[in-house]
Amino acid sequence: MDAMDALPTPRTQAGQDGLAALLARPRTAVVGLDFDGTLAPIVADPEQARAHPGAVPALAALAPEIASVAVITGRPPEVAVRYGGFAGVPGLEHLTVLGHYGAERWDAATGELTAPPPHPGVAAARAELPGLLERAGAGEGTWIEEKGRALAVHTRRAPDPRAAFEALRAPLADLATRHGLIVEPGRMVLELRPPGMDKGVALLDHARAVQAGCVVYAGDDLGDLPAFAAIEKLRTNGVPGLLVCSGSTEVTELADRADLVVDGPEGVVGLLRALAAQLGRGSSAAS
Ligand SMILES: O=P(O)(O)OC[C@H]1O[C@H](O[C@H]2O[C@H](CO)[C@@H](O)[C@H](O)[C@H]2O)[C@H](O)[C@@H](O)[C@@H]1O
Repeated sequence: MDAMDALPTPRTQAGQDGLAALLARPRTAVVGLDFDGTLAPIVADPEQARAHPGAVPALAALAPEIASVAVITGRPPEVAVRYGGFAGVPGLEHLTVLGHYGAERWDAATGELTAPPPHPGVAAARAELPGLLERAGAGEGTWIEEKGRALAVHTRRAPDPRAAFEALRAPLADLATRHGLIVEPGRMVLELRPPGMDKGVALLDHARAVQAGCVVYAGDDLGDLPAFAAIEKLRTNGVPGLLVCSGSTEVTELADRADLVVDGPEGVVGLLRALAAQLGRGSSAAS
């Protein structure tokens, strides 16, 4: 989307209905957004990921016009808040960050973090993981991200990222099963995490809590598919929704299912700016 930020037309009728509902009744709308690949461009080093420079201004312009903005991410919430620059921003006083796929929650209004006790399987997997990677022949560039409640094995910096990813799938699945965990596959990452929560559950719970009249969700990766399914479920219950794919060449599953495909984080920011402009705050949504 360019600087004009015209509001695009979703390619499906259901998506058009979802967008129309948001524009007609913005105060009932929830906008859910993934972080990496959606609000933040993908970079080789996960510690260097930061929100697109236009993301916070666009969100700050949009948030006061709608019921709620929720960032729903695989990241620990405090990391998403830090890398996103979401704390203490006028306009984002009621932002919610649902981190670890919804297992943890951070509310901008209070600054409070809510987190259940850690799953014991993560500590057990942590102890075994370096040895397992060595035995699996994971070489230079394969890297463990310590996430506290989870462990992520990244292959983006391996000489052949896709081959390294595929080679680790089976051994990591075995490790996860032995310790009561699941493997969450993503963009050149395999994450070992506790079961029982996903972005769909997180989005549905949040939509219910704020009594949403319509729901928009934008994501880019496989972990966002449950959130897409949640919106499809809400639609069958009469709650309009809009599925947005932050498009990339790495993952195509979301584009196939989305009502609207935009060009990565730049396109997502353009969409947020266009929504804010339509709802009357466009002049403050600097690029
Ligand atoms: O749910 P998300 O907000 O999309 O988080 C999913 C994972 O994102 C991060 O990894 C991804 O982004 C990195 C930085 O751009 C990139 O290097 C990596 O290849 C991607 O998979 C993050 O590091 C993980 O912890 C998140 O679970």
